[in-house]
Amino acid sequence: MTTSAVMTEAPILEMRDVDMRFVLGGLVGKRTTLRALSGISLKLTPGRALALVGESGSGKSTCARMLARVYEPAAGEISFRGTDIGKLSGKGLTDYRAEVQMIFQDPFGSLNPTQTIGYILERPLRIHRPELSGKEVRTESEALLTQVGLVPAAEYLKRRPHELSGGQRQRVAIARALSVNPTVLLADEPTSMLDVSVRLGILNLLEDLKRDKHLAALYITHDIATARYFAEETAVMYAGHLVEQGPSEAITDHPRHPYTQLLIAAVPNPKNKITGGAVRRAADIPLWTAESRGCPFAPRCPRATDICREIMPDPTPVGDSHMARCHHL
Ligand SMILES: Nc1ncnc2c1ncn2[C@@H]1O[C@H](COP(=O)(O)OP(=O)(O)OP(=O)(O)O)[C@@H](O)[C@H]1O
Repeated sequence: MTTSAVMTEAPILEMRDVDMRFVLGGLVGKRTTLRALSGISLKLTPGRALALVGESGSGKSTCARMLARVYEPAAGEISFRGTDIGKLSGKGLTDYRAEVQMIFQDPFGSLNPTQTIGYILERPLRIHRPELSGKEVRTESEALLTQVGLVPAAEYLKRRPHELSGGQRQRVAIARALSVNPTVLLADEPTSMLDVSVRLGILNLLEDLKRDKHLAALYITHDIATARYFAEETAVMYAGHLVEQGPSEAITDHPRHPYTQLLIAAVPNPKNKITGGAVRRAADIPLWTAESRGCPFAPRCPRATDICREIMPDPTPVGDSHMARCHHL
C-alpha cells in the first residue's frame, strides 16, 4: 500500500476532544476532581497501529477504557464508523463490544483458572456465532489456537491456564479476542508481565494479525522503543494530555517535546553503561485538577519558563503529520 493510500484510509474509531474526570476523596478527606484526560483526540485506522506511550498514571488505560465504553466522556465524542458510541444500545452495543476487543497486561488474571482453554474459546463463539454447530465450534477453536501459534491445537484445548506459560496464556487471550471477529484491538501493555524472551513473539503475532486481518490497533506501552517496532504512529501522553503525536519513526528519531526526549533518553542502550536513569518515578506526574493550569510537564522540564506555568500550548506542526505541544520547540 502506498503512503498516500494509507493516509487517506478512513479511521474506524475516533476520539475527538475527549475529557475524563474522576472524583477523588470524599467522606473525611477533601474531594478533588482529577482531570484524567484533557482534550484527547486519537484515530484508529484499519491495518495500522497507534502506540500510546507514557509513564504510569498518564491516562493511557483510561483512554482504552473509554474506547471500550467502560466510561462515558465528560466532554468530547467517541465515534465508531461515524456513529457516537454513547448513543449505542441493544444489538448495536453488543456488536460494538464484539468489534472492539481488549487484551490486558495480565493474561493469567484475564483467564478463568477453572476453565479449560477449549471452554474459554467456545463460550464467545457460541454467544456471538450461534449459527455454528458443536463440531464447527471445535474446528473454529482449533483454527484460532493455530492462528496464535499454539499447536497442536487439540492438545491445548484440554489444558487449563495454569498449565501454560505466561506467553502461551497471552496467546490464548488473543485467540479469545479474535474469536468474535473484531475490527479493533485495544492492547493494554500486552507484554509487560511476560518474560523478556517471549515479548517479541507476542508483538510479532500482533503485527501479523494487524496486517493479515486488517485490524486497527491501539498499543499501550511504557516502552517507546517497542512502540516504533509495532506501531506506525505514536502518541505521547503526560498527565492526561497528548504532548506529541506523529509517525513512530519521526517521534523516536527526532523527538521534539522535552518529555518525549526524556523517554527516548531513558531507553536502555547496550552501547551506554548507564541506562534507563533519566525517567523518574511516576509520583512526579502531577495530579491534574480543576485548578491546574499551564503545561503539566513544566515542573520537570529543563526548558520551562513563566508562560509554561500559565498556558498549555496548542498543537504545533513540527513535521509531516507530526505535532508537539511546547512553547519552546
Ligand atoms: N476509576 C478510577 N477512579 C479514580 N481515579 C482513577 C481511576 N482510573 C484511573 N484513575 C486515575 O487516572 C489517572 C490515569 O490513570 P491510568 O490508569 O489511565 O494511567 P496509565 O497511564 O494507564 O497508567 P498505568 O501505566 O499505570 O496503567 C491516574 O492518576 C489514576 O490514578
